[in-house]
Amino acid sequence: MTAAIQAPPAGTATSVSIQNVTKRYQRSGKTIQALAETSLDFSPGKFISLIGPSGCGKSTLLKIMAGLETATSGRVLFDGVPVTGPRDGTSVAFQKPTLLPWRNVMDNLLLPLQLTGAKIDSSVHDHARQLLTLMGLEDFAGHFPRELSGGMEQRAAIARSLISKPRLLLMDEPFGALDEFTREDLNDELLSLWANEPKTLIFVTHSISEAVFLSDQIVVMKARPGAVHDVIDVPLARPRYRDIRSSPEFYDIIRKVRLSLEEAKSGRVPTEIGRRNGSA
Ligand SMILES: Nc1ncnc2c1ncn2[C@@H]1O[C@H](COP(=O)(O)OP(=O)(O)OP(=O)(O)O)[C@@H](O)[C@H]1O
Repeated sequence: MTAAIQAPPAGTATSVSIQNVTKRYQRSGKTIQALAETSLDFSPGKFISLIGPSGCGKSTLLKIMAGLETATSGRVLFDGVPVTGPRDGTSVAFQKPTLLPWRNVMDNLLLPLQLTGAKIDSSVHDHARQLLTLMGLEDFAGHFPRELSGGMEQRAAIARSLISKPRLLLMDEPFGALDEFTREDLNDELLSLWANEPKTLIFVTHSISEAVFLSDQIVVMKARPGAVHDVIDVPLARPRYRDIRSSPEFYDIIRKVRLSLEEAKSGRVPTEIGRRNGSA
């Protein structure tokens, strides 16, 4: 699969406002400042990547947005409403696919709806089949997780995260464990899925090229304590096709992000190249 589709209509996607959020963990009598005061605004329908060194608080920020962790101070608003726990309309996908081994692919897909007691009618089955087709899994609905490759399992898990038609999708290194080729395939497929239904997507990655290929904006974070170092725009046109990865514009942005990450590591302030703008 090579084609990526236009950005989705922003109409029904979620806006995200992170306001002065901090997070401290206590472990063995010690305090770990995972996040210093962090403020970010993401417009509905954007594709945002979070990138930064290990321990800079990317997962922590994602979990706070997902309502799976509480902030020590500050707050997160979705469409102006404070997040106080997991919310309808928000889905999360992690690095490990976590499919249930005793359920086939279709039944794994339907699980989130079954857990909420939603009615599973023929339109839901149609949607599930459409997601499987978009992920190249149309022939595997009846297969069990043990019969799938790692990439196929991750595709199924991503399809599952979309079954409830989320308006906000939070993804924590979903392709981190996959080989480069599978990862590029899944990057294309993820862009197609993102474009298919309006949604805001916040994506944690360690890969600069993945972040540049996918995103409208890249949040560069720094560690000890975790904080936003810079927000970099990715003004590459959409739809994005694979050959964009070898264009001079692509390399320019890769360079910007790399420089910004080096600055973040060394504690320098963002330069003109890594321009700060603080909002998406
Ligand atoms: N439940 C927890 N209890 C105590 N400390 C934690 C907990 N979760 C995270 N931390 C600490 O908070 C800091 C930020 O961790 P977090 O996992 O958010 O970083 P990250 O940027 O996602 O890292 P990585 O890129 O390695 O996944 C780290 O120092 C980590 O050890």
